[in-house]
Amino acid sequence: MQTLPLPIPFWKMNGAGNDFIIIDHRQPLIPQEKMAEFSRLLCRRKFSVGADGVFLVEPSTRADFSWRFFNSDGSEAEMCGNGARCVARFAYMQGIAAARMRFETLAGLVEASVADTRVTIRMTPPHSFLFDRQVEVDGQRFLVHSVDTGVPHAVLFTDDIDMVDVVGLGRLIRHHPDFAPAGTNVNFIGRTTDGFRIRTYERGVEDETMACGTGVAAGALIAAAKGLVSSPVDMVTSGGVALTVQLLDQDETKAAAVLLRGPAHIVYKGEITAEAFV
Ligand SMILES: N[C@H](CCC[C@H](N)C(=O)O)C(=O)O
Repeated sequence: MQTLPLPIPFWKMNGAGNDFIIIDHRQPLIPQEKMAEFSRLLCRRKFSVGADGVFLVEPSTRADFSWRFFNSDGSEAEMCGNGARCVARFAYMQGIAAARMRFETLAGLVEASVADTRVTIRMTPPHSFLFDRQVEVDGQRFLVHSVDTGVPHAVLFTDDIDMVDVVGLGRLIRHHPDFAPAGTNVNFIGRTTDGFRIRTYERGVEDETMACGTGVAAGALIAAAKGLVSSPVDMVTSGGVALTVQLLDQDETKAAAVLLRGPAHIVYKGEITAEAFV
């Protein structure tokens, strides 16, 4: 990484505790072939900045901007709901886009509307719904639903959201042959006295994250299709922050449009030096 034009300015942001490094990459700084390793090294907690992922904001000919998004393990993902809120606020505050904007992701066009620290995004159309699949892991069978909300998500309902082994069971389902070769994020939803809680094992972070925006959207879509909720749906994520999902033009199983609303916080602004890669 020594040949990079260092230092590189960045913002550290989080959406409901899902944290990201965001870089204005409209002027190319990082060669494509180095982006994955660049991101993986920067996401190491303790040795470097530490984050669940890295966003490189780039130009677009058909929207306000586009992005490249890399998980903390360096894998590139199509979409990120919490990250989309953070990047939208970054773009607005940097003068890259107006408060209402559109940007390109590998999953398609995303619309966003920034209102101070709260951002609403219109997700890419959900697809590939699958209900009531029996998935066997470790000799046990689990009832799994799935949907793609920009990235693939498995959704399971649990009677004890506090006790479920999110990392152990999540990792097994994430790597299950049924979801190969892309793998999947794994969401566990529990009903509580005052609503729903969701915990997510995230592909590419390979751990439970404090929140997963596309996961909350997936959970809301599956729960609504099963008649368990009606729009708008609030789901409390692992970090204790509620995200709101609005399902527009919902018919009995699917929603034509999905809005995700929640916080996008700027934690600090910094500069990446050569020692961030040691
Ligand atoms: N790690 C996910 C992408 C980020 C999803 C999550 N951070 C969100 O807010 O949607 C994957 O590789 O499918």
